[in-house]
Amino acid sequence: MIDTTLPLTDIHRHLDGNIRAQTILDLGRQYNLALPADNLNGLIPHVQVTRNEPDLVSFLAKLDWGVKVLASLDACRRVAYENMEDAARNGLHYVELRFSPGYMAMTHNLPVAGVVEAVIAGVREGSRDFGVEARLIGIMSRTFGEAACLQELEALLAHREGITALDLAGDELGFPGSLFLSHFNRARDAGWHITVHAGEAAGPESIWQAIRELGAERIGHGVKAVEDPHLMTFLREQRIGIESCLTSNIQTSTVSTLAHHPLKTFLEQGVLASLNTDDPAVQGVDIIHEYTVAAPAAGLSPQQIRQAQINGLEMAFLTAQEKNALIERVAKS
Ligand SMILES: O=c1[nH]cnc2c1ncn2[C@@H]1O[C@H](CO)[C@@H](O)[C@H]1O
Ligand SMILES: [Zn+2]
Repeated sequence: MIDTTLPLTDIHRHLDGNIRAQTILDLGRQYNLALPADNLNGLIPHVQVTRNEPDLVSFLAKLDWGVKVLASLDACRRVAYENMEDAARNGLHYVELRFSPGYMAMTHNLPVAGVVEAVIAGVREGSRDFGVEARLIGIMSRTFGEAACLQELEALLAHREGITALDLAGDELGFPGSLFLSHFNRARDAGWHITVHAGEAAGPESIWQAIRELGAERIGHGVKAVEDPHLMTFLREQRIGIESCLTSNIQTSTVSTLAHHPLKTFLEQGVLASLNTDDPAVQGVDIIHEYTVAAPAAGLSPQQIRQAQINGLEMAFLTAQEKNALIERVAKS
């Protein structure tokens, strides 16, 4: 259950993995783009996971139509704005929205720094209109290699004050974190927080690498940590947060069933772990589903679900003052 007296957060949410199917249709019409279907029912199987995918890379292909319709900076701004509307509709008080500007820019050759600017503007406007607090995390899509990631990094650095943290996402097996040391050095020099997708497709060594070499303060997914007792102790003692995304892990075949998901073990062992969505529109889920359906199916007790909710705020890339302000605002509402 969601504790409505506490802030509800989603700190692992891809803005470009949460583009509404209806918006894909609208933008396809507006820019005269060929889509696999001209109606919602026909389009859904192409843009949403309808059955579990065999692996991460197959899952990620489902995000492609969403970015293929981003034919202008205005379209980028629209999807950013709609992400804030979706967050409000789900009762979220605070979101960290992450996005890969190079991936969004790719199909129509948009200026990458322009995409960053449009996303910042759309989120800011949506935050104001819908009353949801937000921070932005820049993603480097490792799938396209080091040079493309450098381009993304530079576009993000051009708007560094609008960005809170840097992440690395995409094909973890094909493009290990060790390729991106210099990128993360620059991100840390910019004063950004660091979170890295690790231990999703690859093993615990990828999590160690993200922490020790890239400077990760949080880990996206991190499911494979459970295979390494020394790492579990380290995560607990160093308060390194695990951003869990239950349904996503099933849909990518990272975990076989919710009953086998390690989130319960993380919480039992005192590891700081929270509940998040990942790519809500692509997955066909929302944060309410993750709390009320997926978490109980993963064996979490009501007390553990509440702990995960508390952890979400503790893990947030906010100052102690900002966290307290959020707690007070929610308590009063
Ligand atoms: O679950 C995930 N694991 C790894 N990478 C992901 C996941 N979901 C989305 N992306 C990646 O994030 C970028 C868009 O924000 C893209 O690179 C997409 O492939
Ligand atoms: Zn993710």
